[in-house]
Amino acid sequence: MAATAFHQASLQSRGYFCDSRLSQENGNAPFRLISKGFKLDIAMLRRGNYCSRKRGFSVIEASNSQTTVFDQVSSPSNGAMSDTRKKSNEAALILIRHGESMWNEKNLFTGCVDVPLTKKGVEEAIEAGKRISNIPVNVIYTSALIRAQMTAMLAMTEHRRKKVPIILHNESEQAKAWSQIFSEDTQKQCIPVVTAWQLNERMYGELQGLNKQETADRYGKEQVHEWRRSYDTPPPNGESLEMCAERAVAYFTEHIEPQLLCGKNVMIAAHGNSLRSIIMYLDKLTSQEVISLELSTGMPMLYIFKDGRFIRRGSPVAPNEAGVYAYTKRLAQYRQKLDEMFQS
Ligand SMILES: O=C(O)[C@H](O)COP(=O)(O)O
Repeated sequence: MAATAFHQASLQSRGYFCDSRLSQENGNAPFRLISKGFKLDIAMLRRGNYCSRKRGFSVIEASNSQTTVFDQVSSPSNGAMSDTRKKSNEAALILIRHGESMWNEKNLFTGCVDVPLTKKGVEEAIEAGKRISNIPVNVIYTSALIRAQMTAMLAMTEHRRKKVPIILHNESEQAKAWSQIFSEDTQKQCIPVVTAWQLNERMYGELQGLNKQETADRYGKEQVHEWRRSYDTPPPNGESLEMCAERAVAYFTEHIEPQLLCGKNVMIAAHGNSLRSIIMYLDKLTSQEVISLELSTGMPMLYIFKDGRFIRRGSPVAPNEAGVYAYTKRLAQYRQKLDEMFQS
């Protein structure tokens, strides 16, 4: 009990409970935290991050082709907006867990099985898009799985800037060549979408396709809870959260953080456990705290990256929620620009 109170206080001090206010208003919590006891530190990840961040810079400098694509595709056509970006070392980071999938609906362990969204999942993705429709997005990262990709694309149909998300196909030279865009103006109205298997859901091993309730009845609630939420116990022949973090957080630090450092606003559409591992890294959660971190489907979560730090802003309730824009001048300016451009 004492440990529970301690973790709740520590989580509260990090701003988690602003989300439970949102959950009351929306009947759906973006983050649900129930404290439990567990042990591990993420110093290794932080050390990894430090090296990766340095590597990330050189990736950006050396890998000219990728940077060029981003720059070409994401340069805002409006000069005033790009001026704002140049002056600021701040960037927005939006995380979205995919909307409800057809196996979420059936309560089946899904993991890396590539299952599409339900109608409710489609609606959740569209609702998520409305909530972030005034927040700048320059680059989108999704997993390689269709439920995350559908979520990203559907969310972007609601964005007021009306740029077109375009999936980059870098799997072969031919795929790259065959998906080239030959108009600079058109490129400027596009947002690159990078798909990465490293952001996939944790591989659930021999639980994939099994019903969660039936599995708990068979192996016991506690065993199944340990497989689902412990940091370092893998499900049979599957990945633990720790193993999932090794690839998801490494991808984040090597590929996504350098974009944020360059002032690019990033949206990531991924999965319950790949995002839990990334949030563990962003919020410096301990292995005990992450056990209690639950993410709702289709709920966007906003972070501001500033001076090398991630500041958690919770989940935007609606496009016009004052709190989100009150926090940074840059977000307010972007929204004002959209108001001027589209007069709506
Ligand atoms: O892969 C799955 O089954 C879920 O989307 C995430 O499952 P979990 O909440 O059991 O980890």
